[in-house]
Order: sequence, then C-alpha cells, then structure tokens
Amino acid sequence: MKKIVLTGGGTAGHVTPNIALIPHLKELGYEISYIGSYDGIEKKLITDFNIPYYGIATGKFRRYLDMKNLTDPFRVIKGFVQARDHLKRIRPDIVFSKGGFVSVPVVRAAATLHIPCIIHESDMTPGLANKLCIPVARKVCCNFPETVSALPESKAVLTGSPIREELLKGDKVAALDICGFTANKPVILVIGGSLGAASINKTVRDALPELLKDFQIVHICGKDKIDNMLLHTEGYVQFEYVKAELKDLFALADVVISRAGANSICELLALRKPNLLIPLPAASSRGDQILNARSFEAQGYSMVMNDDDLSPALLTEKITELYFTRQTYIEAMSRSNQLHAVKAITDLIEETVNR
Ligand SMILES: CC(=O)N[C@H]1[C@@H](OP(=O)(O)OP(=O)(O)OC[C@H]2O[C@@H](n3ccc(=O)[nH]c3=O)[C@H](O)[C@@H]2O)O[C@H](CO)[C@@H](O)[C@@H]1O
Repeated sequence: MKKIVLTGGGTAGHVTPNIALIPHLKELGYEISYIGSYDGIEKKLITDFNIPYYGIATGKFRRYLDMKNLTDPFRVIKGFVQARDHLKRIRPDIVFSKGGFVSVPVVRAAATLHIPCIIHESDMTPGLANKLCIPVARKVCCNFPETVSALPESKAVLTGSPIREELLKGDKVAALDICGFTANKPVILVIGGSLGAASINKTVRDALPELLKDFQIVHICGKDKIDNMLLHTEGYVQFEYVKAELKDLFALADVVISRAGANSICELLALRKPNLLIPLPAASSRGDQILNARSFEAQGYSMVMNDDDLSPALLTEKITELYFTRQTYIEAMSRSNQLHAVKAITDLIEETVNR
C-alpha cells in the first residue's frame, strides 16, 4: 500500500488544505499519517479524521528578539530527531507539507532519508518555514500566479489551494436553525482568520447598533474571544471556531467580512461570496495578507479596507455598499477559472510516487 505523511500546522490555514486532500488520497489508496506539534490546532483538527497522528517538539523561527529564541533552536533539533524516527518507522513513499514552523523539521528529516517531499505555499510570497524547505523539496505548489517567478523554475507548480469539498454543500436552512435567524433579513458572516482578529472583533461589536438595523450577523471571533455581554443580542451570534457547520454558515451568508488569509479568500472565491477583506497589517505580519487582498481587489473579487482605517462608521458604510453592489462581485468571481487544486496536487503526488 502507498503511504503518505501529511504535515503542517500552527494556524488552521496550514491544516485545512491537508484536510481537503484526505478524501481523495484515501480514494487513491494511500495510507495517511500526520506529523504535527504535540498540541497545536493541527492536532485538534486532525483527530476528527481517524488517521494516525504523531506529535513532535516545535520551535518558532523568529525574526525578532524574544527569550524563546534561546530555547527554540533546541526544540527544533529535538523535533527533527523525533520526525526522523517517526518517518523511519512509517516509511512513507512521500511527504506533503502545507507549511508552518512544525513542517520544517519533518521536511528536512524526510530529505535526509531520501523521501521525496512536495510542499505548498498558499501566500503570494513564500513564508520563512517554506523558504527553509524549498531547497530540499521536489516540487513547490503555489496558489497565486505571481508566486511562480519567486520559486525555482524546475520546482514551481501553480496548483491553487485545495478547498474542502464539503464547503460547497452547505445548507442555508440548517444554518438559520443553528443561528436562530429569520430568513427575511440579509446575513453578514464575519470571519477573522483561524485565530480571530481583535481589531475586527471590536469594530464589528461597536458597529452592532447600526448594522443590526439592516443585517443579521454571524461572528466567528476566535478562541476565548466571545463577548459574554452580547450573548443575548437578537440577530447576532458568536462562535469561537466552527468545524462541520462552517459550510452551512457560508451558505447562509449574503456578504462576508474577513481577514485575507490565503485559504479563506480562496474559499470565498470558490463559493462566490461577495467579501470585504481587512488584511492583517504589515506591522504584525510579513504583509502577505495585504498582497493577497490587493490581488483579489484588482481582479474584482473583493472590496478591501485597511485595518488602520477601521471604524464602526466606515465598516458600516463599506459593508452596506458591498451588499448593494454584490452582484458585480459575484459576476467577477464567476468569471474566474478556479483551478482544481485537489486533483492537481494529488496528480503531482501520484507522479512523484510512481517515478
Ligand atoms: C495570522 C497568520 O499567520 N495568518 C496566516 C495564516 O492564516 P489563517 O490560518 O487564519 O489562514 P487562512 O485564512 O488561510 O485559513 C483559515 C482556514 O481555517 C478555516 N476556518 C476558520 C475559522 C473557523 O471557524 N473554521 C474554519 O474552518 C477557514 O475556512 C480556512 O480554511 O495562514 C494563511 C495561509 O498561509 C496566511 O495567508 C495568513 O496570513
């Protein structure tokens, strides 16, 4: 039987694309294992899939000063040794990495065992973890056409980002029930990235008195970020993180307010959901979401506003404008020729394994 190890984690965006591949890999007859951190979000998300999960120590590669910079290199070395042991025992034909810090020791260990690795970069420019893996990867899949030129020519493959197929099968009526909403008022879905987004959460909540006049709001606000004072507000529901019901909430949403994480925006495009993107600012990231958002704005898929400009009044104005012009965005998104990323990536995996 063919064996594959999946890796990736840290935030959901480094896990959900792996989840999207699982059903198709099973159909192709692969025995799947996952290597991630001991207790990161990847562990929580992968437990639902009944595949062996192996935890390793992880350390972050920071570009800023932090006390942990003294201890993390040792964790990375420990993670490398553990990953190598797991790989020796599993003996996979291939490793597929969706990136994030945990993936680096796994990919580098696989390379020392001559196990081929395919890695995937969702953002426009490669992140640090993937940069450390590119030299030993067989192929580097990417999501934006703009990324191809930043990658070694012999390795770059434009595949798009794999999207969980079930997301396309949401049930609006089920979502009305989950949220306790009426079918007669439009719905805004707010989704602040897999970890939540403090500035978006605050502004949405401050804007509730205005927004709730015309809309109902589903707010996915991130772990520990529920506002208990607002629990009984009519037309407003909060979730920390949503798993199986996300497809239904997407089906219910007329418009979406979102960070510009690469996977979230690809999902919005696939679902043709008119969206207002508020990318994570460059001050607290490497600025990849700003590039993602600008690319989507230029293609007519998204309206974009800066996190620095967030105010309840401007947010209300923008989302209302988006709602009334939503058809233009739906038409632009309908013209996009979505790549079939799951198939493109599993074809590449098969080609590499059968070489
Ligand atoms: C803070 C940070 O480092 N952000 C990065 C991270 O974002 P983040 O992990 O937030 O990534 P994305 O927006 O790309 O993906 C989030 C994923 O989680 C899913 N989801 C989210 C909420 C929820 O309740 N349920 C659920 O299933 C979404 O549907 C999506 O599939 O990885 C992305 C892809 O490399 C980058 O573009 C982002 O810049």
